Amino acid sequence: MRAEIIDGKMVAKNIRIKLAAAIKKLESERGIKPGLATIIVGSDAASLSYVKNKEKICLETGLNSFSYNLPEDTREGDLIQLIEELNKREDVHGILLQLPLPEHISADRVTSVISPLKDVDCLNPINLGKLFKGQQCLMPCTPKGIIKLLEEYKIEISGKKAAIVGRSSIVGKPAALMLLNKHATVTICHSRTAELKAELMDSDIIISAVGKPGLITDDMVKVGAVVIDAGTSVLNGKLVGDVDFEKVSQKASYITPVPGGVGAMTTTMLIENVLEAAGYHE
Ligand SMILES: NC(=O)C1=CN([C@@H]2O[C@H](COP(=O)(O)OP(=O)(O)OC[C@H]3O[C@@H](n4cnc5c(N)ncnc54)[C@H](OP(=O)(O)O)[C@@H]3O)[C@@H](O)[C@H]2O)C=CC1
Ligand SMILES: Nc1nc(=O)c2c([nH]1)NC[C@@H]1CN(c3ccc(C(=O)N[C@@H](CCC(=O)O)C(=O)O)cc3)C=[N+]21
Repeated sequence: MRAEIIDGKMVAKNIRIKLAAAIKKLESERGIKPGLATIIVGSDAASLSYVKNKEKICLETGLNSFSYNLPEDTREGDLIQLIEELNKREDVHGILLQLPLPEHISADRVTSVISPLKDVDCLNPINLGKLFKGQQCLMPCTPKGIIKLLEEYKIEISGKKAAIVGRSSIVGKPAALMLLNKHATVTICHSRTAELKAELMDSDIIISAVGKPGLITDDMVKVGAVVIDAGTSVLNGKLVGDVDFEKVSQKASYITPVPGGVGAMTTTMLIENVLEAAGYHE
């Protein structure tokens, strides 16, 4: 079997055409120009790749973008103070704090400070609680993008067995919840999973969000499975995922490439969430 390649770049581009029109409308009818503030602390390679794409897309869709690149040794109190200032600013509708943070900063303490109304990546525990309960809230960008890709390619979720590799609060756990809410039977795997291969071999849908190139090989994937690669590592200056794309694409029914798959959707979902936070409804 040769997998169909899920073209995240194309799907995202089509969504952005609609978003750009909506942003124009919000500005002309209500005088609101949606603004996004992004904070990076330190120089995580995957975070920098996110920023590069995000800047391009803010410009393309007409969003105001404010970037804060703070040094690795930033004090937790100073980061909290910046977030509190952004919470108050009327020209900032969305706040994205990029993870991971340096070890001396508590992600739990800092993410709790982000106003739930501006929390465009669903990091605040109030929004995570709503997500847990299946209530309306700003959905985390990466899993939201993954679900949109599955829907766009008419891939059935209900009743399917899904395995998620990785249990972070921004990708693995919320992706598992969102698939569960769509009636998949979900397994969450992580670094202490005893038999990763056995779990994956049994799955119709595999989502990998680990950040280890080559982790998912073709012997771990059942023929006809749908393979979604959310991993983003930088290897010899190139962006790569977790999946051995060449080999796995000979067994899967659908597969996402890196770049051009999940990452391309994440940035576009971010814009969609900022628009929602700025008060736009379809
Ligand atoms: N494409 C996109 O838009 C996005 C991509 N990313 C990328 O996704 C990757 C993961 O990031 P993030 O979600 O923040 O997760 P984290 O980096 O916080 O955690 C990684 C997860 O992978 C698990 N893990 C580590 N090694 C193994 C292994 N050998 N087998 C199985 N599981 C393992 C860890 O398990 P344990 O919990 O036991 O430690 C942990 O749950 C990174 O490459 C990141 O850059 C992130 C966000 C968006
Ligand atoms: N709170 C938080 N939320 C995140 O979603 C988050 C984060 N922190 N920290 C860093 C990781 C990494 N990440 C990427 C998103 C898009 C691309 C992306 O757009 N990639 C393009 C290619 C870009 C290029 O070529 O450089 C693609 O895959 O096609 C990459 C990486 C989000 N992350």
